[in-house]
Amino acid sequence: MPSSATTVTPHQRVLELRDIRVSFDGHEALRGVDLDAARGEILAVVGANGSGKSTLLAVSAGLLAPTSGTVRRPAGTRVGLVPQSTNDGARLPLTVTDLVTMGRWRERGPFLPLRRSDRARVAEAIETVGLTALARRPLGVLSGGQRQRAYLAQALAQDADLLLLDEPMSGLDAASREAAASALSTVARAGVAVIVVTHDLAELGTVDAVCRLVDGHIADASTESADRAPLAGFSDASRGREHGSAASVRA
Ligand SMILES: Nc1ncnc2c1ncn2[C@@H]1O[C@H](COP(=O)(O)OP(=O)(O)OP(=O)(O)O)[C@@H](O)[C@H]1O
Repeated sequence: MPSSATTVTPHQRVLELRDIRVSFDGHEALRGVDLDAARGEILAVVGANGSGKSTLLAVSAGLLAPTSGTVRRPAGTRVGLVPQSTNDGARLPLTVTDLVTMGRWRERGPFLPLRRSDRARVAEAIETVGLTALARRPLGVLSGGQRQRAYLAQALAQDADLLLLDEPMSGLDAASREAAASALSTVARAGVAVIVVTHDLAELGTVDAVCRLVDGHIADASTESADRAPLAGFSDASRGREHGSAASVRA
C-alpha cells in the first residue's frame, strides 16, 4: 500500500464499473455509477438507507446484472462477498470451521478432501477474526457478532482478489470491530481489493478512499490523507474532491 501521496505503486485494477444503472420496477437504484477498485486498497462505501450500497455490491460481485453500463473484472478474478445479514446462518447445521472451510471450495472443490494447506488457511482465517476458541461450535449457538465474524473468516479463507463486505462490523463489539478492521487492513496489504459498505467510517480505522452514494449516484469521493491517518472525525466526505469515480483516486 502506498505510504505517501507521491508513491507510485502499480495497483492492478480488479473491478471497473462504468455508467452503471440498475432499475427495479422503474425505480433507479443506481444511476450512472463509475467506480474502480484496485489491489491493496480499501474503499468505503457510505450513504443513507436505500441509497444503493447493497445494489452496488451485488453488481460488483456479479450477482446482479446492471440494467445498463459495463462491469469489468480481469479474467479469473476471485470475488468474496459477505452479505449484510448473516442471521440466516444460525439455522445452518454447520460449525464455524465448516462454514469457513466452505470458503476453500472454490479453490479445492466441495468433494475433494482438504489439503493440509487448506486446513491451515481455514485455521488462520478463524484465528484472524478471533474465533479459534469457538471453531467447533455450531453457528446456531453463536452470538450475532460471533456469527458475523465467522462469515468474515469464510471470506478471508477464499483468498479473494476482490473482497466485498456489506456492513461487516454491524453487531460487533468494540474489540471485535477493531479485530475485524485490522483483518481488513491485513488482507488489503496482502494485495486484496476491499470494498466495504459501512454506516460508520470511524469503525474501519483507515481506508484509502470513501465513496458516498446519494439516491443511487456517487455524490462525492474522497481520499484518505496521504499518511493514512485514522478516519476519526472524517465523517464529512465533502472534504474530498467532487467527481464520479472513487477508488481511482489513489491515497
Ligand atoms: N430486489 C429489489 N427489488 C426492488 N427494489 C429493490 C431491490 N433491491 C433494492 N431495491 C431498492 O433499491 C434501492 C437501493 O437499495 P439498496 O439495498 O441497494 O440500498 P442500501 O443503500 O444498501 O440500503 P441500506 O443502508 O438500508 O442497506 C432501495 O430503494 C430499495 O428499495
